[in-house]
Amino acid sequence: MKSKITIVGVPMDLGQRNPGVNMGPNAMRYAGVSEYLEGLGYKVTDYNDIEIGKAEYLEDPKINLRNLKAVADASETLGEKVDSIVKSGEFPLILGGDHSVAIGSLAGIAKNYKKLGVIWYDAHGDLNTPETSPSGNIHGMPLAASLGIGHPALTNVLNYSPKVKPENIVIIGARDLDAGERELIKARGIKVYTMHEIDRLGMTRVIEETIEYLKDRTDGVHLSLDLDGLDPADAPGVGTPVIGGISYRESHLAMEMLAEADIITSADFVEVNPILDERNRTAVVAVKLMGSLFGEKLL
Ligand SMILES: NC(=[NH2+])NCCC[C@H](N)C(=O)O
Ligand SMILES: [Mn+2]
Ligand SMILES: [Mn+2]
Repeated sequence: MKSKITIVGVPMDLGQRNPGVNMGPNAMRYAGVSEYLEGLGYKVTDYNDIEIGKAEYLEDPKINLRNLKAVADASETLGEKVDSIVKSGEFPLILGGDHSVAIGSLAGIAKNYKKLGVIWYDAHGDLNTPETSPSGNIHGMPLAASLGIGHPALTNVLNYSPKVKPENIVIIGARDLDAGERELIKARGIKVYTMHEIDRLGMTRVIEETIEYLKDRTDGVHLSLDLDGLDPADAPGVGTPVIGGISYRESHLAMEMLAEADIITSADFVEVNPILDERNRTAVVAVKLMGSLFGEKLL
C-alpha cells in the first residue's frame, strides 16, 4: 500500500433523492478519518471538497436522468483531481456523496491503469442505464457508465471510454438487482457474489476467490464501497437500505484480507447519510473499515 493518502470529499446528493448524503464526507471527517489513518502511520492530506453544482439546470424530460449536467460536471472535476493524485504517487481515498461519485473516481483512476480491476461492495449492481432505470437516479448507474454503457455525458468523462472491462469487475453483497441489471450481468459475464454465495461460501472464501480472480488479470484494483452493502442493522445511515446484508464483522474480515493481499490501489466510501443515521454510527463504521483496509491489526 502507498504511504501517502489523499482524501477528496465529494458532497454529491444529485444522483438520488434523499437529502443529507451531501454531508457524508464531513460525517466521516467528524468520525476522525484523517487522525485514524495517521495513527496507522500514513501521511494523510485532506484536499477538502469538490464543488458540486446546483440541481437548477433545465432538464430534458425525455431522458431518464435526474440532474445529468451537474453530475457530469462534478464527475469531470473529480476525475481530474483523482488523476493528479494517482500521478503524484498517492492513494486516492474518495468520500461520498451518493454513488454517482464513482463515475468521476473511476475516470481519474482508470487513466493510469490499463487493466483496472473493480470491487463493487454494494447491495445493488448500479448497472442501470436511462433505458432500464426504474428511478432515473444516476447513483444506480455508475458501474454501467464506467463500462461505457449509458448517456455519453456519463460514459465519456475525461474523454475516454470504457474505464473498466466487465471481466475485471467483482460485485460483492448484491441482493437488490433490477431486471435490466440482471440481463447486463449475464450478457457481459460480470462476476457477482450475491448474499446467497456469501452465506453459502462464507466471506473468507468469497474474498480469497476475488483476490485470486483479480490478481493476475489486473494492474490495480479500485474498491468502491457503498455502505448499503452492509446490513442496515450495522449501517443504518444510507438512502437505499436493503435488509439481509453483509455484517460489520464480515466486512472487517473482507477489508483485512484485502489489506493482507495488498491489491487495493484506490477506494471510495459512499452513500453515508448522517440525516438518516443514528449518532453518526454509519460514518464511524466506514472509518473503522478504512482502518482495516489500511492494515490495522489488533496484535
Ligand atoms: N448506489 C445506490 N445506492 N444505488 C441504488 C440504486 C437503486 C435502484 N437500482 C435504482 O437504480 O434506482
Ligand atoms: Mn447500494
Ligand atoms: Mn451503490
